[in-house]
Parts: sequence; C-alpha cells; structure tokens
Amino acid sequence: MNVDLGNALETTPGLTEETLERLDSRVEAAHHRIATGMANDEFGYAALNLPETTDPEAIRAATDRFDRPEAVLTVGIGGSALGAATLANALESDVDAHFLDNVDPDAVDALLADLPLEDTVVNVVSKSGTTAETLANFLVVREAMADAGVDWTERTLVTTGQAGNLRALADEHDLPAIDVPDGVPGRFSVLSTVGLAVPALQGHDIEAVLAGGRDGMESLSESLFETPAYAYGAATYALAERGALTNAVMPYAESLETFAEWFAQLWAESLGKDGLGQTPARALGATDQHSQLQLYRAGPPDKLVSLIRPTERSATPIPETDLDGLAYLGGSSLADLLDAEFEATEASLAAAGVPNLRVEIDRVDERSLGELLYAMEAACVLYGELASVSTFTQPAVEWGKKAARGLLGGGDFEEADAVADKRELRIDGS
Ligand SMILES: O=P(O)(O)OC[C@H]1O[C@](O)(CO)[C@@H](O)[C@@H]1O
Repeated sequence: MNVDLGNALETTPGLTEETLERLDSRVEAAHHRIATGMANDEFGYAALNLPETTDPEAIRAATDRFDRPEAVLTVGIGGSALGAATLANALESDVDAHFLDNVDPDAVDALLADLPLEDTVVNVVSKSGTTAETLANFLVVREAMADAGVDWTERTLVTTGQAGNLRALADEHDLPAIDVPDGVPGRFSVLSTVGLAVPALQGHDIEAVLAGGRDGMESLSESLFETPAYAYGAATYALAERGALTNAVMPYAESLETFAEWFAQLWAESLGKDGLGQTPARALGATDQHSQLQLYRAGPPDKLVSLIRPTERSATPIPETDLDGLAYLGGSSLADLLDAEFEATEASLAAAGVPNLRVEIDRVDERSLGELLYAMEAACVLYGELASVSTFTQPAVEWGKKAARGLLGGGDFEEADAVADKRELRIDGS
C-alpha cells in the first residue's frame, strides 16, 4: 500500500513540505502515545494489536460446524456489520453474504422472503448485546426461521460481549458464541472475530487478512514519511485544520464501495467530537465523476478527495469499433479506461486547486484489504491524537437511542419527552 500526498501541496486548502516536516515531530510524539497504548492493550489502542491478538482458530472453531452454507445473514449494525460487509462485498464467494443493518420492514421482509433459511447461517453480532435494531431484527429473523420449519438454534451463530441479552441467549440455547475482543470499539473491530466470521464462512483466507493487518502494523514508525497510514492521518488532519472539513472518499473499484461506508463510520464516530471532525462523504469512481465531481471541483474550497485504487485489476478488453468518435476506445480495456479516469480526475482536482490524496493497494484481495483496513484505523487513531479528541468513544449517539427507547415504552427518558416538543412549520403537499 502507498499514499501519495503530492496533490495536497499548494492547493486550497493546502499543505507544504515544510508544514509536513513541522508536523512530523507531533507525529513522532503521537506515535509514542499509540505505541504505549498498544503495549498496554489500553482501551481503543488494543484495536491496533488485533492482527496479533485475533485467533483465527477460535473463529473457525465456531464457523466450521456450518459446512459451506448457501448464504450467511449477518444481523448487526454499525461496526458490528460494516467490517464484515466490506470484506464480503470486496471478495468473490459462492456463499452469499447478506446484512440486516437497518429496521426497514420492507427491506427485511423482502430479504427474508428470498433467503433459503434452511441453508442460511444467521450471524448475530452485537458487542453490547442491547442494540435495539439488532435484537429486533433477530427476533423477526428467528420467527421467520420457525415459520419455515428451521430449527434456529441449529443455524445461529452469536458474536457478542461477556454480558448482555445475546450472551444470555447463547448460554440458554447453547448456541455457538464467539467473543468480541476486549477494549475494541465496534468501528475498529473488522480485524477481529466481529469482522472475520463472515469471510471464514464464505471460505476466504482470514489468515491472509490478518497478515495484511500485520503488514500495516509493522509499518508504524515515528515518521509520517515512513508510514503510509500516518501520512494519510497527518495530511487529512492538517487539511482539516486549514478548512477541509469534508473528506470525499472515492474508491475506483466497485469492490471497495462498502469500504467507503465502513470508513465513514470509522472517521465520523471517532473524530466528530467537541465541535471538531471531518465529514466523510462516500463516493465511487468513475460513477461520481458524473455526479458529485462538479461540487468537489467547483464548490466551496472546504474539502479534500481521497482517491483509492488497486494497481492490479482484471482487464476486460473494449472491442474495436468504427462508430464515429469512439474508435479510440477500441483495443483498450475497461481497466485502462478506469485508470485513465482516476488519473484524469486526480489531475482535474489538482488543476482546480482542490487537495486530493492518492491511496493505492496492490489488488483487492485478502492481504491488501487487511493492510488497507488496518492503515485507515491507524490513520484515524493518529488523527485523533493530533486533534486531541477522544477517538474511541461515541457519547453523542446515546441521546437518540434513549429517545427512541422511550418512545417505544422501553423506559422513562427525558429525551423521549423532548421529541414531543418538536417545533413545527409544515408545508403540506397534495
Ligand atoms: O455492537 P453493538 O453494541 O450492537 O453496537 C453497534 C454499533 O452501535 C454503536 O455503539 C453506536 O450506537 C457503534 O459504535 C457500534 O458499532
């Protein structure tokens, strides 16, 4: 993996090599804080030890009993789903992976109607074991299994903490249960039991994913000039300090579209604190050149664009044609076209003075994905150290949870009362 900061120099907002040199002394201090946190397995920093502390055999001990199912349905939300979804949606498998990470009844009903429940493993994941969406969806899925004549206790795998409703359920029904790692917030848990059970069920090489994580771990150093993850974290931080309050993450690979969604939680939930943060916008190349690029290039100078691509991809030749004006495409490949568009978009943004960072991985495979995911986690931790925010907590999400629970009669919460006080200014349509 490599990171190229060249298109963030002399842009608006922009950096200089002197800025980065000065920042590197702060990166050194932040690295020592990170290294100490890792050495002591401190809350949050423990996530950066996962390539070493995750035991693939413990995962396989729980998943191997489900001999190559037709499908895996993960019931979880946020970090309990997005890591596994990133890996499942990036890698090919003949085991279909589905994710219920929302409580939209139409979507849930449609998915359950299509799933071969008799040959589906239901993978219920919740660190806390109390998340309303996850537990509600599980109850609905369990009833659908019963209605289909499927013994849910034979088709359900639980990944959860040592306490909580899911742990109690697993104990009561003797379900295969995998422990979530201690001290690791959900958004940092992809390189653990939380993110790797689905790839294991799909037959992917989870040891290679962890090896990629180790590649990222071994690259950590005292200098941003020697560590791609720190280069990315330091540059995004410094650009935010100069006004780039949006980070448009634009992978040029369909297989990395879900990665942008995973990144969005990691970046927003970790860094959005105390009035600070950098809004992750999800985009996809080349598609969003025909959608959001107009804003990125000609809108307010308040953003950076992260352009991500694999350097190796399949070719898919474009047939020769005598169609007027299109002959130039013939004989090239779709890969040639996509890479040309990547480089053209990069140059277009630079020409307009819009800072953009290039992140390249060798290919979209287990090891490269493991390194990319680890690197972005390390980049996020470094950014949080430089910004002096509490990277590993997410207190702001609790208000809404209490309000929703109160509205459903799940307790007496003043937040629910506040919902009733909503100011109205309605304009009614037809
Ligand atoms: O794994 P759990 O405890 O169900 O939490 C799911 C998600 O909800 C959050 O706690 C936010 O509400 C995320 O941080 C987490 O990834």
